[in-house]
Amino acid sequence: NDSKFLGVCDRDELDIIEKVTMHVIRDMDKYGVCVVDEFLGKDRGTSVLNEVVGMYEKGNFEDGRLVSGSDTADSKLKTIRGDQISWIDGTENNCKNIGMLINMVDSIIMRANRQADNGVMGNYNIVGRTKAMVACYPGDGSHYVKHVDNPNKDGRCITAIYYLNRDWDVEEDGGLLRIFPDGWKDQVADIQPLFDRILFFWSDRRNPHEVQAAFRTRYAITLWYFDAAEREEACRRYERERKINLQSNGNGLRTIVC
Ligand SMILES: COc1ccc2cc(-c3cnc(C(=O)NCC(=O)O)c(O)c3)ccc2c1
Ligand SMILES: [Mn+2]
Repeated sequence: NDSKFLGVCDRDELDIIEKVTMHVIRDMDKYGVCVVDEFLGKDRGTSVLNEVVGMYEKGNFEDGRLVSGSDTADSKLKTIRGDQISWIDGTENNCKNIGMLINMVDSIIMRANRQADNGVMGNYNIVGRTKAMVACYPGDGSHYVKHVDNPNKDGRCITAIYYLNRDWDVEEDGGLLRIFPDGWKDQVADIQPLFDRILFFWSDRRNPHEVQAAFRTRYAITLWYFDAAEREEACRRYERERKINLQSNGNGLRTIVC
């Protein structure tokens, strides 16, 4: 699901990008977590929400899978994560506004990476990302147990999540994202999945997090940004393991020496 940046924003989008970039640089260096509310504004936010609901109602989503990709028995899978997902790159039909959102987040991350010359944000070299993962927790108590997005250096350095849930009331609807940032001692970051809110956090072991049970349909769009060096090493490691597996499967292939 690796994807490339698309580009092209208009005037008021640029104003949003400049404002949020400063916020991201400051908060990611200080906390490793950054929350921005009223990111796109009501109209643009609503147009993104309408496209996501449209996709979901067309049935384009599949059950979220475990990283191993194994077809775990449905019951076990549901006890670990209950989201339904769809991967898109923003150029599909009826995804124009999702594409605009992706462009803006790309611009923010690229600028923050360039402008934060010496901070933690500056130490990465962010040149790519995954496709956008549009996720829906159906609201039947679906949740996601405490986990780390990138525990084993797969290249992902920043998680960006855009929430789309109008009038969300955590007391009634649940669905709280709780992050347990290391270095925050016994404090946690409780993030409500509010409409037009965007969240950034380091994807690695610095930020274990969980999605608590949701009792109302809960939509989010997630992008993971790659650090070039870590991603390159992860792909090399994956290729080496694939060849070793091929050899150990004894399927008669020539021995390939890496
Ligand atoms: C092998 O294929 C796949 C495909 C999709 C995958 C999606 C996730 C994932 C990770 N984190 C969250 C999360 O933390 N959401 C926080 C929130 O919604 O507030 C989430 O919803 C989903 C993990 C592994 C995957 C593997
Ligand atoms: Mn996660």
